[in-house]
Amino acid sequence: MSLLTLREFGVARHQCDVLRNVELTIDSGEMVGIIGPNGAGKTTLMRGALGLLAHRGESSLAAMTPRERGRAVAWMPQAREIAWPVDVETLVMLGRSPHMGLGRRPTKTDHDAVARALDRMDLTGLRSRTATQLSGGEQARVLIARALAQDTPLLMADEPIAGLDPAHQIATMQEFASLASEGRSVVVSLHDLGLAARHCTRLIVVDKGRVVADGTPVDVLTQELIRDTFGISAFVQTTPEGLVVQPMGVVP
Ligand SMILES: Nc1ncnc2c1ncn2[C@@H]1O[C@H](COP(=O)(O)OP(=O)(O)OP(=O)(O)O)[C@@H](O)[C@H]1O
Repeated sequence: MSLLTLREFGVARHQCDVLRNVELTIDSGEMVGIIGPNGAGKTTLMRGALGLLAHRGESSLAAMTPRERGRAVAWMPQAREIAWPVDVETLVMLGRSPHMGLGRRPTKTDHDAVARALDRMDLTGLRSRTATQLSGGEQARVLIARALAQDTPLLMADEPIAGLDPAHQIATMQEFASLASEGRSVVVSLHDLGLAARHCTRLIVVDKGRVVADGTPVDVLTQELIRDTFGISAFVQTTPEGLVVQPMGVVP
């Protein structure tokens, strides 16, 4: 089932095209990594697809009403600001808003979804702490949990694992992959090519406002593409454990 379709999709900022001619479909069960250098257009692609930026062409998500969209996709932006000093559980419960009528009290389904999201993000022990008093990485995990609690077919997140320690980076990517294996889809931008190679079923490479590659990590992450797109050399090898990619040096 298609969860997102973009057709002839583009975004201009100040009369300048920052994203052009994007054609893609995200189906259920996919764990998609969006990779590309700084300024390539990854955030623009996701925000545009969500209908948060003026765009050309079609996006199936942007065409929805806000209420439909809140049940179709959970969005975790790059900005990690938690504004209010509420406890972690209350903040994660905000993810349930699209499922709750105005002023309605949370049901058992809402509490269960929050408990599951807290558990998935290793936050059960922090559930009563004031969110603004947590470390940066802990706050990031709380915001991922809020998006998970939304319980949508599609989760989109802009650099969700930036700032997490290695164990929580791996655990979070594994959680995303397991959501995909349950039939949902996850679309995340990230800069860590090693984690992208290991945990994503599909990689979309954005460079200078265009999708320059789209396929499995093994097909996409060739030494040539890594050199041409990122300007680096890399160790790339398929092992019994999966694809291993280790950036090595900047190519002059
Ligand atoms: N508000 C804005 N006004 C004008 N140009 C913008 C604006 N926001 C982004 N851009 C430009 O659009 C291009 C794509 O930016 P975008 O944030 O999508 O890149 P990105 O791939 O997510 O980068 P990063 O890895 O640094 O987060 C960049 O050239 C950026 O300078």
